[in-house]
Amino acid sequence: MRFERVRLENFKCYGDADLTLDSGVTVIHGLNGSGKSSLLEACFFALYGARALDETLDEVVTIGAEDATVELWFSHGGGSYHVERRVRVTDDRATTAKCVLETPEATYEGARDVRGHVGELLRMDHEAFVNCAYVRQGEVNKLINASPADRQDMIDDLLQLGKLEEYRERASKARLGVKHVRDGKRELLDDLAAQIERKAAQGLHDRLNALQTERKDLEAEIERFDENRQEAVKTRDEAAAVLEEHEEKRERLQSLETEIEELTGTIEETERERERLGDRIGELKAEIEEIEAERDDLLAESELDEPDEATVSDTIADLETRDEQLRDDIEDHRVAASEHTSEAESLGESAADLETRAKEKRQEAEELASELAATREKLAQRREQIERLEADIEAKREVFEDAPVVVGEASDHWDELADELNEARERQKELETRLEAEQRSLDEAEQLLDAGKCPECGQPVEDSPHVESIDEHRERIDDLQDELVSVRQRRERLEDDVEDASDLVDRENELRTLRNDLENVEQLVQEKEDGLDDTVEKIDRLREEAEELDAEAEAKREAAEEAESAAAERREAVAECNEERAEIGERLDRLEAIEETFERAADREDEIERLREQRTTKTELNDERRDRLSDKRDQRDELDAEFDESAVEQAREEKKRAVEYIEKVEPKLEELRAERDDLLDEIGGVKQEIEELEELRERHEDLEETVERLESLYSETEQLQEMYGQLRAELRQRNVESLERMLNETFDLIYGNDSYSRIELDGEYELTVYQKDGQPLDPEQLSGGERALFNLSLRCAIYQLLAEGIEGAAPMPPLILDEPTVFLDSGHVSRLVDLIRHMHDLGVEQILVVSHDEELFGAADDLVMVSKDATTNRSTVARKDPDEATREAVADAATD
Ligand SMILES: Nc1ncnc2c1ncn2[C@@H]1O[C@H](COP(=O)(O)OP(=O)(O)OP(=O)(O)O)[C@@H](O)[C@H]1O
Ligand SMILES: [Zn+2]
Repeated sequence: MRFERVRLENFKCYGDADLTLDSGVTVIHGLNGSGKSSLLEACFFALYGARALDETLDEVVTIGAEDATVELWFSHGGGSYHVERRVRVTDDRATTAKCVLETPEATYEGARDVRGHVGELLRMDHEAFVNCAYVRQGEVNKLINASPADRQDMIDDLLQLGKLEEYRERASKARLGVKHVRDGKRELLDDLAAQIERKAAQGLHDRLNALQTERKDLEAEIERFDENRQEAVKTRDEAAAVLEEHEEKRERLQSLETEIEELTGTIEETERERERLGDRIGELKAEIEEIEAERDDLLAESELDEPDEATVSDTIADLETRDEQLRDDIEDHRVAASEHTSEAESLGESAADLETRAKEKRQEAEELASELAATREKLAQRREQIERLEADIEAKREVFEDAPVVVGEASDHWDELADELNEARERQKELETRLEAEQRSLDEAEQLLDAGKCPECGQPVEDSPHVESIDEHRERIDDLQDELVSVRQRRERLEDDVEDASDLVDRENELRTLRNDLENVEQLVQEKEDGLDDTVEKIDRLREEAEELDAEAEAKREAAEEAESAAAERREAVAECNEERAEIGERLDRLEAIEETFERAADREDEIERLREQRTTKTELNDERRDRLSDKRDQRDELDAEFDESAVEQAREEKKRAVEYIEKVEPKLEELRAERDDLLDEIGGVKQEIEELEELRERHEDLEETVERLESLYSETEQLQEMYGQLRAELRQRNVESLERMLNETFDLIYGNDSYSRIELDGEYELTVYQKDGQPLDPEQLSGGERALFNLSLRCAIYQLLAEGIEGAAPMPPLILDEPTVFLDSGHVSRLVDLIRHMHDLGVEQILVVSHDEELFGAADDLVMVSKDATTNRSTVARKDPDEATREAVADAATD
């Protein structure tokens, strides 16, 4: 078996790691805590699960992660295998989320199935695996430190010797079981023998013989009595038959007498009936004569050519057809009459309707005519109003004839004048102000001049160059006064004009109102006049329509009268028909009466016929009865002659005797038969007992055979038990010898005969080391390093033995050593290297060694470096060339 690849995800200190492994020696190297052991544990975990690690499931999951996965690919016996386990932590609880083992034959799922199958495949459970193949860190000395008994168990288990002990125990149990069954059967056998003896002592066959003889005698006696009885029965029955025959004859005679009497009576009765029938026929003939007389009377009343039945019924049929015809005619006339009547009614109604409508039209025309008159009057009034308004307007217009403006411009005219007036007023005010100022300046100038100063600059006047300014002032004042006068005049004129213009504006407004009014009235008049023609036309039309409607009504009335007279005609026709029907009815009644007389006569003829037949039948019947009567009388006479009283008397005697004998013999027979039944019961009982005895003997024989078989089985199981014991002792002895030899070879190889001569291993796996001087030494007394090497030797020897001891496919797992050098100095480390190479040479396919010691590089075919990132705390694996690593290590050592 070989691990080929391991892949980890969140397993302990690993984030993601994937490592392929080859055959040969692989050294896994790294610093303390880098994750070396964890890598091996992962492989172990993959195979056996967390239980094998002495850890709980959650401890394998990287702290802080939710799930961990381990996958291991391995080859075994030529096949490829893959196992995958996934652990999930939820709510602080870890569970196995997936556990699958794929083998070339099948896929197993679930932790239990996978563990079981791996155990079967490797032929070892996880304990055996650590005892043999996997030397865990710190467990180097496990085997030596164990007590001999524990060691014996471990090694026996590994070599499967434990199984033999198990089989021996099973054989012992089976032997005890067989013994228990055998003893039980023996007891049963003794019991049966005793029963057989008791039964045999009873002389059953002699008893049976005696009983059979007794039975035969009894049977003979029963037979004799039975024959006698049968004879008596026969005699009795014969006599009884004679008596019975006699009795029958007597009864027959009696019944013949009765029959003769009855027949005679019946014949007489039938004769009387025949007479009654004859009477009835006479009565019926008389009735027929009466009916024919009645018919002759009726025929005389009816005017028929031929008075026979066929003519009568033909005539009836004709009359009925006619009647039918009349009924249909009446119906037709009635329908027509009622149709005419309703037509007349509806015509009358529509005439009335038309008259009403004519009246309504006429009335409407009258109303419209009076309305028209009123409207004409109103129009005349309006025209007068128009004339008045036109006169008013003319009057107002005349005002404008002398006015400076035409109608429609008064308002604008007033605005212009008002503006001019304002202007004039302002100009006047301005002139007045300027005049006042000029006057004041003149006054000042005059005062200055008076004071001898220049009126302009106030300087003293020498020559008066400025005096002329006074004149200028005066001139200006004059001008201003002139202008002021003309302005005042203009203003006054304008004030008058404005007043006139205002009047004109008022007139103009009045004129506009009047014109509006005029327009309205004219429009009204126009409208009214327009309507007038329409109204006149309408009145004419209404009157015409009324006349038309009246004419139409007249026509309807005439039509109604016609319909009424048609209806009357139809009603008359109905009356005629009814009359004829009444007549026909009378005739029919008569004819039917005649017809009935034919029927009645025929009925009576029929009855006469029937009665005559009855009479004939009765005559025949009586003839036949008379024949029978004479037969019976003959029979009676014959029977009378046959009677023999003496024979009857003898039969009575014989019967009496036979009956008496039978009465006596039957109880006797009964008694004998009961006796015989008892005897048969007794015989049956004895036979039963004999059968039981036979059966007991058979059972006894069978049981004897069973007991014999059990005896031999018992001795077989005893032998088996012994054989397993011996086998185990022998095998162990052989194993111990081989183991001792291999241990010595291995130990020799790595310890090289320095101070110890050999190791002894006894049957109980007790180990003793002998020194060169022959002194024995307990292995525990060895030094730490020696002990480690000694133990590794023992492990290797066991591994070797196991490998040799198992035939066929080598299930041997890789030899795994975790830190085997802990207790070793460098000299011993090189011995360890030798041991590893030795194991490899012996054919161990794959050896995995975990070590932080670089000295082991020399033994490696492959080197795997494990390191841990200081910041992420995650481990990684990497392969490295072992030779290069060795050179580096040597170089490092040189620099130190
Ligand atoms: N569940 C876990 N999550 C994270 N880290 C873990 C977990 N379990 C263990 N570790 C860490 O894994 C590291 C590796 O331990 P391991 O025993 O594999 O180291 P080693 O290389 O064999 O060391 P040494 O040489 O001391 O034997 C340890 O530092 C440990 O703290
Ligand atoms: Zn370790």
